[in-house]
Amino acid sequence: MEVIIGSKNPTKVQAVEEVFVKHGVSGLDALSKVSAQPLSDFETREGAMNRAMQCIETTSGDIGIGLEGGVMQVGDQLYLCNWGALVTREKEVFTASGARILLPKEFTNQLQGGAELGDIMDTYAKRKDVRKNEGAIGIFTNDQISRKEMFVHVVKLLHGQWDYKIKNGSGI
Ligand SMILES: O=P(O)(O)OP(=O)(O)OP(=O)(O)OC[C@H]1O[C@@H](n2cnc3c(O)ncnc32)[C@H](O)[C@@H]1O
Ligand SMILES: [Mg+2]
Repeated sequence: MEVIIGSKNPTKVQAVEEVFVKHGVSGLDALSKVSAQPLSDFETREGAMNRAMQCIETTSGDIGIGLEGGVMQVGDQLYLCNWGALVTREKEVFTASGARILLPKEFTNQLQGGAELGDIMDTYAKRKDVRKNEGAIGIFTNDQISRKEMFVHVVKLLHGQWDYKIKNGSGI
């Protein structure tokens, strides 16, 4: 079985490889068709679903996976959010979201003005390519949870729902 992940970001590709151990995994530069920096749960989930759908529609893979990072508001506070989608060849769609963490208040204006969290994080942490390494979640948890680990959890939620459906013929 071939699994296509709609990104070449190593944190996303490695997370899928770690969960779909018995399958072939390849990365595809899929379009999210939402803004580079999604600003709500709705938009972030949409990006994940679009990427997963494109993986199925443009390759011969058996499973398409989309993982998308974004931010969302709770009251006047901004949280990092991440969504995943798994689409089968029969176009069944499974979705799940990942752990959230509060972002500094000072990020709000920049994000709402169109800046990408990845760039903001590089300046903030004085590091390069935070998005491809520990991620914002790694920085703000003092390296307790990396971006890859957070995505592993999301991919397990997707894999588990798909597995349940196969074994039981019903599910979500
Ligand atoms: O190549 P792709 O798959 O697009 O990988 P990406 O790092 O750009 O990741 P997303 O498009 O899913 O994320 C949307 C934006 O949010 C940023 N982002 C999301 N989570 C992040 C994190 O944990 N650390 C740093 N940046 C993050 C990311 O860099 C983008 O600017
Ligand atoms: Mg991106």
